[in-house]
Amino acid sequence: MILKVSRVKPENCQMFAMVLPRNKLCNDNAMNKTVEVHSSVSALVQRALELILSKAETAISKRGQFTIALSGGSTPKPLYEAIANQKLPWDKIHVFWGDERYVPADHPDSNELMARRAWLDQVAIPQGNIHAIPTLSANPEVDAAKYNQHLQTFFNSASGEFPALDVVLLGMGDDAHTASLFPYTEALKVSDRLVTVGNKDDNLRITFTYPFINAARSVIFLAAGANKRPALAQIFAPVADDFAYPSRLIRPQGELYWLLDAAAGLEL
Ligand SMILES: O=C(O)[C@H](O)[C@@H](O)[C@H](O)[C@H](O)COP(=O)(O)O
Repeated sequence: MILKVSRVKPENCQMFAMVLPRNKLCNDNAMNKTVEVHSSVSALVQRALELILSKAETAISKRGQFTIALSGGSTPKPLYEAIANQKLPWDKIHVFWGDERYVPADHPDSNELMARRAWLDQVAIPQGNIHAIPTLSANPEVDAAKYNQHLQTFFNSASGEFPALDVVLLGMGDDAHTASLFPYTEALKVSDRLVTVGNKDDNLRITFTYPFINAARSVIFLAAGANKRPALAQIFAPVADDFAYPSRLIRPQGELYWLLDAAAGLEL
């Protein structure tokens, strides 16, 4: 069950704020933002599934393929399991990751491992369509550059260009980080490439940069749990520090969806 929906476009953002002065969902910089509050995590997952299936159908009929970047975290796992139960043209679906912990692909912390177990190992997707983040060179800078190059080759894009993924799926931590863009870290300043090195408490990671995420046709955030409320209040505030709350940097050229459960979103 959906409990609340807010749609904000830049031109009516001002009006929206006047009609609902206490509503903090109006972010002047959002291009085309929809915030939905769902009654439960399973309702949120069902909605994310519907959105992804619809974006995949459109992308495949228009461009012959669907490109999606995955996130880690616990919320997307049932979504990946639900996608695995669909009958889809797997050979036309290309899977990337928005970020990865700097561990081998068989490590329990690996975002790739979670998605392979929940989804990719369960379906007949060609291995060549699985574009995992490399983590084995012992130098995250080298692996970030490799993934950057891999993406440029896949999208046939030049250095400095930001190609559009069809969907970038994102989680958000209770510190407002997304992908591996953590508060007050150097990765937040990187805007000249697709991929860089992220840093969580001195543990290095690999992450999409915010301009690459912002180039996507659709960005879908999944956020569940009452612990996300303070961060969400800052992310949706008209004015706050983007460096303190990195999810604020996500202002895609395409559509932005925030899918929240009631615990995260009802009091916003
Ligand atoms: O690598 C990480 O630090 C986590 O994977 C993180 O980025 C995650 O996506 C969010 O913290 C949301 O996690 P939940 O879905 O478990 O709330």
